[in-house]
Amino acid sequence: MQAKITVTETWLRKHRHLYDGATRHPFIRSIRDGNINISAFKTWLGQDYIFVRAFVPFVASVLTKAYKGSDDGNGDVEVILGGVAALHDEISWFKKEAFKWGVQLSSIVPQKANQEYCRFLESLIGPEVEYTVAAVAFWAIETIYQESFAHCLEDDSKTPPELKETCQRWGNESFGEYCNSLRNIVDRQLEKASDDVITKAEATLLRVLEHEVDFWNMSHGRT
Ligand SMILES: Cc1ncc(CO)c(N)n1
Repeated sequence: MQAKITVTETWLRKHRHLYDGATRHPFIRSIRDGNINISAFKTWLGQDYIFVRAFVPFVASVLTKAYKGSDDGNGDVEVILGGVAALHDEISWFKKEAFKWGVQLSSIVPQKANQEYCRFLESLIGPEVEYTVAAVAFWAIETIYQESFAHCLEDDSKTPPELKETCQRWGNESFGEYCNSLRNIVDRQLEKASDDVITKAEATLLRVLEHEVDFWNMSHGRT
């Protein structure tokens, strides 16, 4: 039997070019090829720490919406709670990593692309934003990092050993399974969503992809 094509599958096919632009960005390629500029990596590290701090209240809002809005028994809350727990660990990791690279987190000023991305996250927190729309953003944000960093760990990659741990953080298999769970949540929601919500959710996915590309550009020193 042919499996049914999901909404996310349709979107990823339709927006493949933009999606690949986010997951195969020159910044990621430079890690994978082993010619990353370490100052670009440090820029990314400091800016991403700020992003992750802003990501926490957004994820908490998705958790709240899952509790209020999804059918019981699908386990959405548990999956998202796992994401919150991972973020707690991630923040400690950023602090440790920043110390290792001599990056002073307290003095980092968010750059324009980061500010805009954080503002976008804030715009998705309010109760007027549907669970489905917010969940699509959440799934996309996590999955882009998963795919990007997993790419740096493939057998033929030349990722510098000192960056392997960073790539492992998002590129590991269990983070991949978590992203798949998010995708299932999203597809289940989209299956029963109105056309209006589906349209909004697709537009939100495109905005996430654009923000991710801008974020990599910023880290790469191309803004
Ligand atoms: C910019 C950005 N996108 C996605 C993630 C994944 O959590 C992250 N840490 N930073």
